[in-house]
Amino acid sequence: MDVSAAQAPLLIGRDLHFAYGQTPVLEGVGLEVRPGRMLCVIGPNGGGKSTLLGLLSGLVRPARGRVLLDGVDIFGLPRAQVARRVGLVSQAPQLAPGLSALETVLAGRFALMGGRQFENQADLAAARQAMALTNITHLADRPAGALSGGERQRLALARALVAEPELLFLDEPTSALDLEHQISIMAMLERACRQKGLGVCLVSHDLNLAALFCDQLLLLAGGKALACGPPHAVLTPALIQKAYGLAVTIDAEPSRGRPRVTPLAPPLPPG
Ligand SMILES: Nc1ncnc2c1ncn2[C@@H]1O[C@H](COP(=O)(O)OP(=O)(O)OP(=O)(O)O)[C@@H](O)[C@H]1O
Repeated sequence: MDVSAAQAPLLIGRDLHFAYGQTPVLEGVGLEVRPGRMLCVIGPNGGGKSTLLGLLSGLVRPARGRVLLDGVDIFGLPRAQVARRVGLVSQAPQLAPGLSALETVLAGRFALMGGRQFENQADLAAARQAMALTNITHLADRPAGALSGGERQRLALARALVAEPELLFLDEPTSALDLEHQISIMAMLERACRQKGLGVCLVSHDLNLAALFCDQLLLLAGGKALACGPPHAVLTPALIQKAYGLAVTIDAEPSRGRPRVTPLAPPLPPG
């Protein structure tokens, strides 16, 4: 099943404002996440990306503006219902160090277990599938506390996937991953979008990875959306200069023809 881009948005963030104390962090940001599509929020450090994910996932209430899940204000919905439909993998996911990787993933099934105390065969099969998708099957019996950074990142993703969310927020999901896993995890998310209609909204500093896999990019800087649209419309030298104060060249990468950003380094120092 290919899920059409014409489908109604699953989530709408409208005119979102937020401040920590007196310091504004988001000023009038809007976006839409559609089923079957991937949106990536990019932008410089401190631009408000993680804060935005907090608002969109219903964890933090905006000072102004609204977050609508299927047209309904997310802050008016029962928390359990939001948790059932919306997954969030934060930058530093909390993992109980003593639980094995398999137990950690199974814990992600909790909301689907409907009061059952113990997992059944379907839960176990779902956990094993999520572990296969994130390439952590071989780590099933290892304690979460004994995993590497990249292994923990994939474990947190497996725990989110096993809950079968409709919408998944991911804060820098590939930051600890090696090159092969960056591609395989993004490709896996892309397949989940296209085949199951999952809506994905992620944050990334990897502009090229975002361009390669995401349908839409939102460029956030200083709490404001500088641009939102398909990769070729957002990744322009002028917009990148404006957001990052950095000169870049942009060409087409060879596999999909998506924009590829190359930062221009200053001249070599003498000596
Ligand atoms: N709990 C907090 N209290 C006060 N200020 C905060 C808090 N969390 C974040 N900030 C500030 O809000 C601004 C936006 O932070 P946020 O983490 O949303 O940015 P970001 O774009 O995700 O950054 P990065 O790319 O560095 O992860 C930053 O200036 C940050 O210092």
